[in-house]
Amino acid sequence: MINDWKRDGRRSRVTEVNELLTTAEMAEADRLAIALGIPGIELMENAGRAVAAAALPLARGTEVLVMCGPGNNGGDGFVAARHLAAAGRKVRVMLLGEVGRLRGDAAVMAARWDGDVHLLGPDVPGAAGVVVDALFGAGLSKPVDGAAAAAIEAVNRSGLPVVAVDVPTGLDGSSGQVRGIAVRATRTVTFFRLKPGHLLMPGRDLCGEVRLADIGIPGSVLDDIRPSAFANRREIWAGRLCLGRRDIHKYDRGHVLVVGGDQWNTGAARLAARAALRAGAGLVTVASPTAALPVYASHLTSVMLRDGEGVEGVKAALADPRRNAVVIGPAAGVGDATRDKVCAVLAAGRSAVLDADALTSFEASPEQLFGAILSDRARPVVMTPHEGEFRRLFGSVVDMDADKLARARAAARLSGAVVLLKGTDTIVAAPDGKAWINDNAPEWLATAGSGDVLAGIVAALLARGLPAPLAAAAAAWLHGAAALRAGPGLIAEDLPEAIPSVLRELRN
Ligand SMILES: NC(=O)C1=CN([C@@H]2O[C@H](COP(=O)(O)OP(=O)(O)OC[C@H]3O[C@@H](n4cnc5c(N)ncnc54)[C@H](O)[C@@H]3O)[C@@H](O)[C@H]2O)[C@@H](O)CC1
Ligand SMILES: Nc1ncnc2c1ncn2[C@@H]1O[C@H](COP(=O)(O)OP(=O)(O)O)[C@@H](O)[C@H]1O
Ligand SMILES: [K+]
Repeated sequence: MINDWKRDGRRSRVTEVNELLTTAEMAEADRLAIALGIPGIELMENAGRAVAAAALPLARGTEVLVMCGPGNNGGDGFVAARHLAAAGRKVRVMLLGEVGRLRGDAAVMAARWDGDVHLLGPDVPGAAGVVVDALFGAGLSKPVDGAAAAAIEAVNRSGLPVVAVDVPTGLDGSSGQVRGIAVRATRTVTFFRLKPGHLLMPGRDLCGEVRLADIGIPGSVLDDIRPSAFANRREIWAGRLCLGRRDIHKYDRGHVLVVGGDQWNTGAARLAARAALRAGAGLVTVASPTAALPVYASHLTSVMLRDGEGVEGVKAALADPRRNAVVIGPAAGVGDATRDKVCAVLAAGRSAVLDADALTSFEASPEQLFGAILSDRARPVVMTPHEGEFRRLFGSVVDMDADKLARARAAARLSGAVVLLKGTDTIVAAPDGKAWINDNAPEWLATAGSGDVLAGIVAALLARGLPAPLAAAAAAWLHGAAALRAGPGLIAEDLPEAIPSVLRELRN
């Protein structure tokens, strides 16, 4: 969890600091700060001090092992070692390589450390009770191997608490992927802004508790950097959730149409419909195949029902222009019929949420779907694939070996839709390259039907007029927050019912 949002001094306001910087962007932030007259050595001093502060409470009465690497991450380690020793802790510094080979600020900080420096070797972790991992940070340029890999393995095996500097060594900060082997940290102290790898899996798990330290880089450097990835925080979209006036009509809150499955597959559409209503759509209608009408009718109350037999039935349901957002896909069935209905929905120009079978039905013809979406770029479309559906639709056109953030972005760019790629680290990617990473979803969301609920929430927010990327981001967050409210043991039916208490808290 991220628990430490800091005041951004130069802008003298509390920012949400939800921008995420790649390692290259972070290096640029560093360069711009130095160009503004802030000495690099001061940034490093602040960084190392913050690391020491995070390690101190873990280091009561035990020796601290500080493992330093050959770059500036190691420089931060030397600073932390000095502050920990000054605070009375017994500190052992081990360096990967020779002191004489250190350069720049790291060399300066090593010179300010007046204790011994041991060669990083097989005696890790020795007598240590706590480890500070300052081997590699943003400069990791190849998989970790050799003495560093052996040290990481020994530290991980020891089960000792570890404070990682910037990122756990071996974790790629931009992608969240492990390169070779990675430290499993108890706590990670990073600087200025988080990186995608702090939120993406498996990075998020390897970081433990993430602390963000203000080391004096002014927020204004972001004006030049223009980050395109963000942590999905309520500040981004919460202001858009209320209409801001009292004299509203239910139609002002939008009307969601859910295209329902056949009589043996009604649950998914009902979950999406109920979630849409709970998430604040003014009206929700299920369009049902004729034979399934009695099944739906026996289960729906505030959700309305109408005939939606075949593609003509769906078109007829779309004739009312007030039905301004459509969910299609949950238990819709895979095949030509669903494909035709999706095309009809897109042709009608309504905001659309394409989920599940609506995506899989285009497995053999993804270009047909992308063409239909791209034919009207003004019409908001959100796709909500899980990894399997993503592979089916995008497997032939997106590099599936790329990390999740890169894959979601590529899919959004290619398809023209906002792509919400589900999972523990759900990503919302917009066609223009902007992306949001969600990190509030508990593992008990992995239950049948929870994705249908998510599709309904997205549709409600589209119907209410949120721009598609914000509707998707807000929905992912509300979905996670509702699951947290409901707690372990959650079944999909619980999710819509937990939404009101989440909305109440947001309103307050
Ligand atoms: N960017 C900033 O604003 C700040 C950065 N700071 C620190 O600086 C770090 C980045 O420093 P650097 O760019 O020097 O990078 P690192 O210290 O992460 O590593 C760079 C060095 O490691 C070598 N290296 C990389 N991968 C290797 C591998 N797998 N095996 C063996 N050697 C490898 C490189 O050749 C280079 O010598 C950050 O992670 C952070 O800890 C802080 O001092 C504060 C300010
Ligand atoms: N381990 C997990 N941690 C957090 N969220 C998860 C996890 N597994 C699945 N989810 C979430 O649960 C939902 C499952 O959706 P989906 O796979 O479409 O299920 P279904 O088709 O049964 O509705 C998605 O929102 C996904 O992000
Ligand atoms: K590190």
